[in-house]
Formats: sequence, C-alpha cells, structure tokens
Amino acid sequence: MTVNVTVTGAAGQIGYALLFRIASGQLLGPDTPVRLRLLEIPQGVKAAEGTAMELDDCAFPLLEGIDIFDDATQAFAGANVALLVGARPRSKGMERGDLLEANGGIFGPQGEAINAGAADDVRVLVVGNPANTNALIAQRHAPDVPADRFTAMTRLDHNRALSQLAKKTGTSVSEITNLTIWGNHSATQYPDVFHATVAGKPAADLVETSWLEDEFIPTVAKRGAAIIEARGASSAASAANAAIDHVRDWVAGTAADSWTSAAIVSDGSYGVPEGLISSFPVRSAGGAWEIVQGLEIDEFSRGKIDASVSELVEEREAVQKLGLI
Ligand SMILES: NC(=O)c1ccc[n+]([C@@H]2O[C@H](COP(=O)([O-])OP(=O)(O)OC[C@H]3O[C@@H](n4cnc5c(N)ncnc54)[C@H](O)[C@@H]3O)[C@@H](O)[C@H]2O)c1
Ligand SMILES: O=C(O)C[C@H](O)C(=O)O
Repeated sequence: MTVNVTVTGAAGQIGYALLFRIASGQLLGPDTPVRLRLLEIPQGVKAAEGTAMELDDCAFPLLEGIDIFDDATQAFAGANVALLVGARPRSKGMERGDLLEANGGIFGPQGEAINAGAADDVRVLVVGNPANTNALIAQRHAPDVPADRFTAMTRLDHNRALSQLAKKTGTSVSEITNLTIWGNHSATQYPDVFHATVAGKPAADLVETSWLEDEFIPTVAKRGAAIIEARGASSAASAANAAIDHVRDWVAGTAADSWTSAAIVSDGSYGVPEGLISSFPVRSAGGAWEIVQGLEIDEFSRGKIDASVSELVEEREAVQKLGLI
C-alpha cells in the first residue's frame, strides 16, 4: 500500500538531501510506493516546486505523487510518516535555547494538524531544533495521537559516536554494538560507551578514560557546531541520512543483538521524568520503540545523564512559561 510521507521544510538543505532518498525507496524499502506531501512557508513554495520538478526528473518507480502545501492541515492529512524538518537552523554562536521561542510557534500548530488529519498509524520524527522540545510541543498539541508516535532525532549523534569510536579503535562501525546517546540533542547530550562492544570486546577497555572525557564526548556533543563552523551551514546530508536510519529502523525493526538511540517519550526509565522526550538506548519491534532496560549506570554516567535531562526539564519549563505547551 502507498505510504504518505509528509516532509516539512522541504525546500531547505536537509529537505534537498532527504527527499530523493525517500523517493528512491531508502526510507521504506524497495516494495513500498510513497506519496510525498511537502510543507513549506509561502516563500519556500517555489523552491519546493523546483525540487519536485527534479524528483519528477528522476523517474523513481516508487514515487506515486508529490503535493506541495503552505498549509499544515492539508500537508499532514493522511500522513503515515511525518518528518518535521522545517525550522530555523542555528547560526554561528547561537545556542539551541535561543531557538525555543522562534521554533516553538511552528510545532504547536503542526501538532494540531497531525491530530486533526494524520493517518491512525502516523509516526512523527522531529529533526528541526531544538528537536526534543519541539517534539514535546507537537506531541502536547496532538492529544488523540498516542504519545509514543512522537520522537526526536538523536540518530545523527549516535552515528557520529559510532564513527569516532571506530576511528579511535581502528575498526569498522559495523563491529560496534550497544552505544547510547542519552538526553538532549544538544551539547549536553551524553554519548555512552560503557555498554558498547567493539569487535566483541568492551569498548571501555580499549580506550583511555582521558580520551573518553576530553575528546570523544565533547567531539560528539559539539559536532553540530563544528560542522557549522567548517561548512558555514548546519549538517544536511548527514542529518538526512540519520532521519532515514531512524524511520527505517522504527518501521522495519532493529537487529536483536544491538540497539540504537532515539529521543522518545520517557516512561520514567532510568530516572528520566515521565513525559520528557529524551534520548535512550532503544530497540524497535512491531513498529514501536522500546527502551532497553536493566543497564547498570555508574556514577560518571549518572551525572552526565542527569545534566542533559536537567536541560530538557529547563526547556520544558521555558516553553510552559511561553504558553507553548
Ligand atoms: N536533530 C538533528 O540532528 C539535526 C541535524 C541537523 C539539522 N537540524 C535542524 O534541522 C532544521 C532544518 O535544517 P536545514 O539545514 O534544512 O534548514 P534550512 O534553513 O535549509 O531549511 C529549513 C526550511 O524550513 C522551512 N520552514 C521554516 N518554517 C517552516 C514552517 N513553519 N513550515 C514548513 N517549513 C518551514 C524554511 O522555509 C526552509 O526552507 C534546523 O532546525 C536544524 O537546526 C537538526
Ligand atoms: O548543531 C546544530 O545546530 C545542527 C544540528 O543539530 C547538528 O547536530 O548538526
């Protein structure tokens, strides 16, 4: 059956890297036809039309149609998968907190539109920053949609961590299992290697503590800023790639012998306050994410998780004060 995929911010740089991959079957597999429903602000519609022309010119066999909207209610009508990318990207020197107010106003109405007309099986991934709190805002505006259908993207952080650890240990990313990103998609996030294995050996035995603390954690956590500094624009193709990974795993399931990271609604696991959208070690089965349970968290990790979760609590309080939730 054809799957309706709504993408917001379709004319942006992530949109440009994402849409062709969705249309070629990399999101939902080679047997699933897709219909794209693109949402842009009025000023972005012409550029989205240009991208749609290029999508036509690819003659993707799985692409059944493209519709472009500047109205959220129309764009989310019938959506099975909703990728909320459209937001204002962080520019040099700006922290995510600065973006709360600017972007908060976008995600309430989009949550309402999802509530009003998305398909019963809708799965939402928020990419636009500050992603966790934007996802929380959207979720709170969609009371009829199960809360666990709202997620935010920390898969890019997860992939960054895999890559850094593989480089350090001289291995391939495919030999690494059970890495976790905890908390917020921000500089406070905690990339945790203490349950990870590299080619079957505990990762923590293969790297020095000083490397973990002084290089690995800050490199992963501040990678977004480093990309902005180097490229003069925020990450785009790698962000699109991570969005594909997140939704593909959500729909198709993850391998039983490892896990990945996603920001999902907390059920209180690992002391993360219920209802916050925070990153956890997760597996997907039967089309739903589940938090990997029973991991031992040492004092070092506890402090790092708590620091990032505190930031999420502060963001939640800030949007509450602004009347956004
Ligand atoms: N979670 C992550 O790992 C991650 C990684 C990279 C980027 N991001 C974030 O993704 C977002 C998009 O990044 P980008 O580089 O594509 O930005 P961009 O500026 O190139 O594109 C954003 C697009 O969104 C559109 N837009 C703005 N408001 C909209 C609205 N209300 N409805 C629909 N469209 C709207 C704009 O017109 C623009 O075309 C940013 O918030 C960025 O910080 C997140
Ligand atoms: O860091 C940013 O602002 C961009 C994005 O979230 C990223 O992680 O690359």
